[in-house]
Amino acid sequence: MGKHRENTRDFHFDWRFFRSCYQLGGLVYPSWEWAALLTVITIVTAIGREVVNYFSGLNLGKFYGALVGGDEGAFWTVFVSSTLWYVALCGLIAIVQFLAWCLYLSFRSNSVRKLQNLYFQNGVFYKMNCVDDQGVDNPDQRITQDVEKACNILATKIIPVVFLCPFTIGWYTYRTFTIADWFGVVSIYVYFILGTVINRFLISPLAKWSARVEKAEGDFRYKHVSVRDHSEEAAFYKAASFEESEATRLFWHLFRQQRSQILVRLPVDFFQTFFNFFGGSLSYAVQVFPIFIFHYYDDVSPDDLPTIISNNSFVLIYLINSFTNLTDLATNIGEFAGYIQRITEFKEVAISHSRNLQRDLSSSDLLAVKVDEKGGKVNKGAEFNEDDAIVCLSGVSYAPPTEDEELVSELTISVAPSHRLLITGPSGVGKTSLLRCMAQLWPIRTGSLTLGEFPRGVIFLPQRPYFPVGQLSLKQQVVFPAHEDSIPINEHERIVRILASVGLGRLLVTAGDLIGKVDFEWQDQLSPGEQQRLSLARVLFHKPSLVILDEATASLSELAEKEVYDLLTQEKIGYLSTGHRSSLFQYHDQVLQIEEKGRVSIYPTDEIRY
Ligand SMILES: Nc1ncnc2c1ncn2[C@@H]1O[C@H](COP(=O)(O)OP(=O)(O)OP(=O)(O)O)[C@@H](O)[C@H]1O
Repeated sequence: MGKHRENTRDFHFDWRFFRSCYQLGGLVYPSWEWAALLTVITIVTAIGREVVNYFSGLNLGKFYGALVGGDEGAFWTVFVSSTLWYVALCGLIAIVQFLAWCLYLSFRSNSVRKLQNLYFQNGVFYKMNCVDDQGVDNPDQRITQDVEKACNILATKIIPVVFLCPFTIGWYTYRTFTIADWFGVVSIYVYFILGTVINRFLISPLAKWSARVEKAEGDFRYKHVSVRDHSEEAAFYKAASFEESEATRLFWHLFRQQRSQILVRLPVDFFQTFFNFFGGSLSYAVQVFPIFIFHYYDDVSPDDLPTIISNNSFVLIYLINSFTNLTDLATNIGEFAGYIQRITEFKEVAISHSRNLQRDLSSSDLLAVKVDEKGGKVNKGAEFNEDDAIVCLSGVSYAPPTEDEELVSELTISVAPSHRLLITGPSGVGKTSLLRCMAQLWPIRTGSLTLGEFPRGVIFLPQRPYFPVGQLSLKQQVVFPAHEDSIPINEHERIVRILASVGLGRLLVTAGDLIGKVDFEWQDQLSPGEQQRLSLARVLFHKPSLVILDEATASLSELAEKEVYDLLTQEKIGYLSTGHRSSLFQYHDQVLQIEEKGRVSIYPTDEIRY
């Protein structure tokens, strides 16, 4: 099963970036809480840092004055006071950085929690990974890495600079005005506007390339994760050379994307450095206005002039610096644009999937809806006319969600509890697909599909056994999908008995005990047959009213298969199975045989001659 549409888009530094910024705001500031509070504290502390910086900067002029005037006493006084100012300044710089990292943590936690909530809501993760990704490549990477990078840039680079700018630019503009009049102010502003326009064009391709690099990173990493998960299969196939060439192909793709990204960064880096260095010259060049044009300092003594020029150039360079801090953000903002557009695209697609799935689910909650000519309905807990039917399909047609051609059309069948149904037929005809419809993972096209009232619930055992990673305890794997903490200690004895009954008592030795974490992953450790038996242990633990087994005993011997069905009968767990083996007929009463082109036949097993 795989995604059936891939419509990956490129991102640019355009209006969508600003829309994404707005959406990111909703993610990082879900309400008035830590993130908002920390932002205010960071900005206030950063303003404090700038005030201290201003006063410590004025000490340079005092040094000039004391040195040029030969006043040793004044020199030492300035030395002590400037040292104290610098201690305060360094303290504040460290505190601002610390606060910015705290802000990063709260942004990341807000965004990850929200995105994960969307991802795991209403089966969005299934829809995105298995049915239609709507262009969302590597959703896992978007939650784990893209969010990390975007929050890092936002909290540690953008916020401490951007929010501070109005204050520093306002104050130093005023000070520049007092020194060099409007001419000085206008020259610096023109310089900044020119820089912004040039940057606007230079950073535009960065958004596109950083998003492409992220996608290539995700594909490359996924290759290695998949080799890690399927090492044994690859080793049996002696596929090392194939895997190496595939991993290398993906790496070269990533390499080419990164090479383009660094090429795009080259002019940005050149321009930024030039803008910074030239700002230094400009801070002296602007003093042409007070000194040569307006002759403000003609009456000032030559001893005082160096102090004035030094103080002036400090003020001017600071105004220029406030602007260059903004233009310095260009590379960061270019990359940030790529990351946040990947994140918001994920969010939009997740919300749209979630809404559609929610709509399907709520319409399926209607009771006793029967045949619907146009759209199919899956009814849960409905009351049947058919006495005690556990599953009732009436005129059901279904197909993979992204395909037009129906697998089966107009299927009508009603299964009573006493009739244990076996769905059989050649590979690929749509047996598992019918279970997907019953589990509401796929919608049905027409008809009505009704699952009966199950006091102890229904469990679906998928074809491929699943054991969540995280080196979880044996108890957790048995009680999954419940959390082990919710299962009381007095259940431990029963779990041990169940493990023994499915022939897995030795796992207690492998794991060390029932509740401790292990130092391996269960999926790597167990044979396919053991995996199926451990999945069955889950069923025995939860004791549902009905278990739906999708080829769940295919890796077991016929004897072990018999033991499984005997245990289910003993525990009074109703079952419905899919499978190919003829040995399965004896444990079922009714057969639904699906053939090529969706032809179906329904017959009791006692018509079969073994
Ligand atoms: N997500 C999907 N999107 C599109 N087509 C799919 C998807 N999942 C399965 N299919 C297709 O639907 C058809 C039926 O698949 P299904 O898994 O139901 O087969 P099956 O009868 O259970 O086969 P087997 O006995 O091999 O398990 C196959 O042709 C398969 O390729």
